[in-house]
Amino acid sequence: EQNTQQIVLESDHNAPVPGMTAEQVEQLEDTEKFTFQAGSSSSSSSSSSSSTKIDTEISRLMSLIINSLYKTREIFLRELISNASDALDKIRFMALTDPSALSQNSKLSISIAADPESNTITITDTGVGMTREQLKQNLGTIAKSGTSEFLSKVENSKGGDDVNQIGQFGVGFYSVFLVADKVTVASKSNDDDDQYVWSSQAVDDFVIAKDPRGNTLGRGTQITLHLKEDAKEFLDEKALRDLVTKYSEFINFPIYLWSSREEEIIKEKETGEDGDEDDIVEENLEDDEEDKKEEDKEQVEKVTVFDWERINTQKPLWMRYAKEIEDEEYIEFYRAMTKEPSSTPLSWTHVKGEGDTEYRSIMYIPPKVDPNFFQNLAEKAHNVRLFVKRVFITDEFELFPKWLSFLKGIVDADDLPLNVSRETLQQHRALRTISKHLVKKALDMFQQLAKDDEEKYGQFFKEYGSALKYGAIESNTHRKKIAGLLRFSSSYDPTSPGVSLDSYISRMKGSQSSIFFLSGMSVEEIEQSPFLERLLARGYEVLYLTEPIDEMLIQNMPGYNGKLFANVAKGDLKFGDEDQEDALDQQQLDEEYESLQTWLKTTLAAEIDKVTLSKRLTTSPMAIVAADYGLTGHMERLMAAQGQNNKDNDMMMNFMKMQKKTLEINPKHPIIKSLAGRSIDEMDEDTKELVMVLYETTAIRSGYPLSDLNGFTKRVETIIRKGVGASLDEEVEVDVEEAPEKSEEEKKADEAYLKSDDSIVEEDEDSHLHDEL
Ligand SMILES: Nc1ncnc2c1ncn2[C@@H]1O[C@H](COP(=O)(O)OP(=O)(O)OP(=O)(O)O)[C@@H](O)[C@H]1O
Repeated sequence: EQNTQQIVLESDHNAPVPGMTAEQVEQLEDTEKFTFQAGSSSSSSSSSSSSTKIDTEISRLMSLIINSLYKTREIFLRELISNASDALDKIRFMALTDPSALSQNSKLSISIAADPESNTITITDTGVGMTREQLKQNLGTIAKSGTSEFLSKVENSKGGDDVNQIGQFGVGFYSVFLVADKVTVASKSNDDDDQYVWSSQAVDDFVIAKDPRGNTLGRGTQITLHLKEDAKEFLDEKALRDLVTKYSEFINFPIYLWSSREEEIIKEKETGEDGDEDDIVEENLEDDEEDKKEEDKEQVEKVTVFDWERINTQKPLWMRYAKEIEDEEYIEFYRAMTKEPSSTPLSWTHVKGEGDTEYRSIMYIPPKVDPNFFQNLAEKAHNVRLFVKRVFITDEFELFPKWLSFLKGIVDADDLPLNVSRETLQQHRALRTISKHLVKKALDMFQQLAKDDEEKYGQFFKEYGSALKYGAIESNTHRKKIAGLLRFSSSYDPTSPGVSLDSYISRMKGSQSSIFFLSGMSVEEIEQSPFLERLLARGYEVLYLTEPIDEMLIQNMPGYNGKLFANVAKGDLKFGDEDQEDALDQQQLDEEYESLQTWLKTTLAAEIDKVTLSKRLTTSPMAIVAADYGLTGHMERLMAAQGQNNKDNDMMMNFMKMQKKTLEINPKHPIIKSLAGRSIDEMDEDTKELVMVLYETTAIRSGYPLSDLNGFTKRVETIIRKGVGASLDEEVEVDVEEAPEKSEEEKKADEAYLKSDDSIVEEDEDSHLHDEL
């Protein structure tokens, strides 16, 4: 029985333009009917007269959405608000260079109204709107790749709520069918004289017609959702307000909700005609409510007042003081920005740049590295959104060097010109200054994370370690700082890949001048290496480098904090504590082993050019060491695996391969001692064979691929024959039965099959093409 009265807050923001009623949609004239299409090419829509079949994946997507019982159906609102906000960003950006773009309506906002009577929710924006053709394209063409990805995600989730992530796949609009069985979109673009209506019930097709109501929007888009029977809960004003609040927090345009509130009004005593609106004086009773109630109790009447209520009043998060922002708000902002509602960034930094160039920025470390990060380095990342004085400009620009392009976030700059093209902007001096500053800030953030939370830093390094190494290779300016952030496996604690170069240096032994390292495919493999024997026995720490990029890293970063890196599989190994006495001992040993060394050098001349007494070995008889400019076994395998077919690389690789290796022998090993004890005459063919096999097993252990695998197998077999007393030249008696011919029946059956149609394997040209693409 209450009076209902509409109060209009702002003259240009009137009561909601009613959404299209179901009857109005029914009565649309001159409608053209289309089926939903896959892909994004501009000519993919077709009229209903064509027999194009709807793509099965799109049918699956639609039926999944229509029949969805997901409890997160509410996300349709997030998707629509996000689309509206994008459309507003677009028109605002256009208006920077062409102010007349706003002539139809200068107010940029989103308004949402529920109407329980017609069972609809209407979302209106004053964004760019869509022409007739755009309605057909944008809402009728469903991203094929996004659809497949989304479907596999949802269908594999086994009851999970992955429909929530729909916005990541470029098919967000279709979430309207989670709650509506009929949707109409009226839209007016500056580029089309007329306002058009798109309408669909999500079964395969949609219609488009000129809006019979004329141009009611001026500019923008109005989406009317005719709610499903079981989705009426969204009409509830409080529930809707909560939802709009939830999804509008990080939207940079005002969002209004058509809301009711109770208000008390007082009728003047002398009032004669009841209900005449002119006689109703609205007053706010907050201040002197008590007195008035006392005075005139019977004169107070409650009415329900409708008006637009602004829901999001917050400043953009990045404009607020970092101190006043809760972690939860940063995380929610990340989720809204990335459209990944359930992921939590590893860390973030909120920067306010002052001085020459004023800007603000929030940068996040995403929880996981994009699996294609390294493959896609050549492509532009769309990870950073650029604003100029709160106006969204673009996310197609490069703020960071490639190795940091995994960071996601926003930059809002004050000193950039608003009205230049995106390309010119990229070159702008202020943007370069911001970029430099932010790279430093990002490195600070990593350092801080390493200091505050070792475990989280470990997680970070696991995801982004290779990117940082890439940074250390590429950036002369930041190499030192990045090097400090690197973590390696090491003999200090082989189970944890968390050794920093600083901590290595802090554990270095007296007079040790090099940082020892050894590379290999895995920690387990490296641990087996003969090169480690003496170093570890003497208590030196060795870094274990297991990533392909590590070799390149060391080549570009010869040292750290005054200590050089030393590959323990290469060249002449120095511990740093060698003195005169050692040298004398060495000389004596050299004399003792001289003739063995000469003999070995001649016998293995094809493989090595030097034989020395080892300082690396304790328990192995020998090891193969690469020359300083040669390739270690690990490196040789890596390069072979990468298939170096580039000519220049080949020359380089051949040069490096041609660097002969050094054979180091262990003078304390019984085999070597026994060999050294023999006279040259005793070195017969048998001994040569044994030494050859010893050399080959050494090559394997030193990480080199065998050049003559057949020869090696034969030599081993000979040795075994000798060992077990079998004849050296007796051959294996071969006694095998030949396979039988086909029977007559089998032949006939085959012929019959070949003649039948089943045998024709049809080539699907389209799918072929698709594969190639
Ligand atoms: N309110 C709107 N105003 C203008 N254009 C819109 C509006 N809503 C949707 N569109 C157009 O329709 C397209 C399809 O929207 P949809 O939500 O399915 O995908 P998207 O916005 O491209 O990607 P995502 O789902 O990741 O947000 C948009 O790219 C946009 O061009």
